Amino acid sequence: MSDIQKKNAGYAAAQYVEAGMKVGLGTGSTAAWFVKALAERNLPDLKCVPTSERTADLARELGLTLTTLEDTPRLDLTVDGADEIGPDLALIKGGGAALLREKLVWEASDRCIVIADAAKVVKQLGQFPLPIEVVAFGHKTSGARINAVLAAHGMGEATVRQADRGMVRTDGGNLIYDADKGVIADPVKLAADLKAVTGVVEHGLFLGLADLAVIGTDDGHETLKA
Ligand SMILES: O=C(CO)[C@H](O)[C@H](O)COP(=O)(O)O
Repeated sequence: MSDIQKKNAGYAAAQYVEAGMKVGLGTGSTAAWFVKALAERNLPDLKCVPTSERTADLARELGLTLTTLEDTPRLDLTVDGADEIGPDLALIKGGGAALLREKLVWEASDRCIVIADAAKVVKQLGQFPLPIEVVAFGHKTSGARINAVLAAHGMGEATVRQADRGMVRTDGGNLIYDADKGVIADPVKLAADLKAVTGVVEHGLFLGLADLAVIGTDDGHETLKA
């Protein structure tokens, strides 16, 4: 993990934003650099939809104009971080527990740019534990079903994410299960199988959504196209 690379990616991605755009703001330390760089550009008539309360607080503090998907259902561009970037820009996201709002915002966007430090680029997804957002009601039952799906994909068990004060809650009040790391041989099938479990709200596989990756380097950035 390199903060300078994250910063370079965030600042480079801010150059893709034009005046008057409706922009989705991602969540995480890399996305925070983008939010900062975007605010510094001071472009007129921007409207931004944040993907988490954390990002909303930061954007507000920096003077960006915020809106919601309810008021602005289509966005021109979303820029967000990722935990892993695999072949064809298939992603694992959700390390910051914002995956549901992130996916809603990504899917509402005409174009999505993923930004990351170079260590996030991998040949095969799965070394980062896949986050799965689950409704709290009956979550142990849902968790058992999730684990049956993961076992069928040759993966280890998922466990509920804990913080100092107990189970992590997302902005929507849900829980996060993190799959044990392992090779994700068939991301498309795994995504469908997880989505079929009642109680699973969303998973962190972002497939076919990223149009471009901006990867920070120590002295600039590189781009990868989908
Ligand atoms: O998906 C995310 C939050 O849910 C983040 O974008 C992801 O965890 C990357 O975070 P960072 O930029 O801090 O490494």
